[in-house]
Amino acid sequence: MITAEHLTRRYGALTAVDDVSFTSEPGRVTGFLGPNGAGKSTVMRMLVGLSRPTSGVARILGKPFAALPNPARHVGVLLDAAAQHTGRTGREILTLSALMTGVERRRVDEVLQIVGLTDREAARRVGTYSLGMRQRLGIANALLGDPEVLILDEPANGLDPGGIRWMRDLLADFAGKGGTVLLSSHLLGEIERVADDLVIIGGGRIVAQGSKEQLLARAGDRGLEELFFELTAGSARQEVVA
Ligand SMILES: Nc1ncnc2c1ncn2[C@@H]1O[C@H](COP(=O)(O)OP(=O)(O)OP(=O)(O)O)[C@@H](O)[C@H]1O
Repeated sequence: MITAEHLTRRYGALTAVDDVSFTSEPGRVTGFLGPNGAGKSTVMRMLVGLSRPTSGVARILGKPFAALPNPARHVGVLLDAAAQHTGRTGREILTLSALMTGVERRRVDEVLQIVGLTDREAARRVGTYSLGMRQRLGIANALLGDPEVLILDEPANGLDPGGIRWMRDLLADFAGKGGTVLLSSHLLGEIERVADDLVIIGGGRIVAQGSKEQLLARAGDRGLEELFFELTAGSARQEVVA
């Protein structure tokens, strides 16, 4: 379970995130959707303690991230797949993470297999990886501690259609076993297929949230895409004017 309670984050005069509250439930995939610059990454960074809220509280499994004992055992995080150390091999990165978090070394092979990186690929330096391979490695890292919660920022970036389908199945399976998944995207189509619940953000504010069925019913004949554009259009204009 993830809860955001009245999260606000200001950068000088800019309110990047404005009074955001939502819950991401166990056993469900929550899609966090919004146009570029809407505030998704800022919210996710606050959830995992990388950015301090100006006000409000974020809790994972009932506690602030920093208060979780050995957080990597509870929460798998992928915020920026491109930010991985390019001079190390994929296997080295996972092995170091395993050492730091007290995870058994054999779990490295398990997660490599889960994300479909071969031994040869894992032995290559990350600097030679495509973005899709980096996403797979990032997801392997997130899964390493066998967590109950996954927080993934734009995990489908750089994945080909087969990769996107693979990830959809992985996340559905994770939630099917009782896990909590929060994933962000600015691509509605990608989220629509995998998410059970949706949180839509525009201009730093939540503009809609609910189960996919509820939002589909609200959209009616217009469809979810049209509803998404209607709900976030004002925030996009605000962004341009600002
Ligand atoms: N460290 C920072 N300093 C100043 N402004 C910031 C900082 N981080 C984010 N912002 C601003 O906060 C707003 C929200 O950015 P954020 O990265 O959270 O959006 P996003 O929804 O993740 O966008 P995208 O889909 O493009 O990744 C933007 O206007 C951005 O420029």
